[in-house]
Amino acid sequence: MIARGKSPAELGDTLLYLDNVTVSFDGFRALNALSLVLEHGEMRAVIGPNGAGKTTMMDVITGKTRPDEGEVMFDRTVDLTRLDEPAIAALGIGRKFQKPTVFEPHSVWDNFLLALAGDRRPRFTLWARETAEERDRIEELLVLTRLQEVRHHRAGDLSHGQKQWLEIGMLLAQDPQLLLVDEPVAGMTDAETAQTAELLRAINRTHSVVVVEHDMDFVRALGVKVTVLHEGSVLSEGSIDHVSADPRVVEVYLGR
Ligand SMILES: Nc1ncnc2c1ncn2[C@@H]1O[C@H](COP(=O)(O)OP(=O)(O)OP(=O)(O)O)[C@@H](O)[C@H]1O
Repeated sequence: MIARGKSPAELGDTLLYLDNVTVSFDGFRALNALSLVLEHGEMRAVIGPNGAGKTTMMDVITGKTRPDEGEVMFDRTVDLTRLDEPAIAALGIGRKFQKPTVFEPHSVWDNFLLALAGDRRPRFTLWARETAEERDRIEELLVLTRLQEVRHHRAGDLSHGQKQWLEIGMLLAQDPQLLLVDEPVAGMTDAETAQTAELLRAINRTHSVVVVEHDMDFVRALGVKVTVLHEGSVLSEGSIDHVSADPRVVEVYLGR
């Protein structure tokens, strides 16, 4: 079955689609016939009340959870339900979890270097000099994440917001086609939240992104299409103004 009745030709620009995906835990449907289509180059914001299925959706895309039913296709031809987590990561789907997990004893620079090496374990890489190409790439990442001033600081000494930007930059170092970002602004100040929206918009110039978030000011600042999940299905989809005005969204989410 093809997502939302689209023919394969119409899926030409589709990077990811979930069609009729159901995930049950002991009979409880965390995802219930969920369908979602993401275009190449798109950034999508996913919102919804606690328990709506947002994390489960990310788990299905990354291969952590297998759907009971439905299709999950990447780049039109790759059936993600047949692959395990490392294979999906190797395809170019990178995930940033809510809590930052940087190498705290190492500098910001070395964290980027380790990420570029594609190896998340500190190892001999740090004893070897980086190549000129790696240096250029790290400089770019420092500018993008606004961490130039703290390049030599221990990652463990960064603010919460800076740690999140570092980890997003580390994910980018591996140049994924699609970035999945889970609640990036939880615990951030308003200024950090605004900067994170700018960072994701900059990243979206060259990468596709799915971002799950509860912070509506942040979602508004992203300025992208929003999908509202509720009880494992899409309740509403469209611009932030469209979904905010949808009485069903107000009832189950915004009006709480
Ligand atoms: N491994 C599991 N075993 C049993 N139930 C689960 C499991 N994972 C998720 N659930 C249930 O599935 C439902 C959807 O959970 P999920 O974490 O996907 O929601 P969410 O939208 O991410 O919520 P939140 O905003 O709180 O993170 C919840 O009711 C949750 O309790």
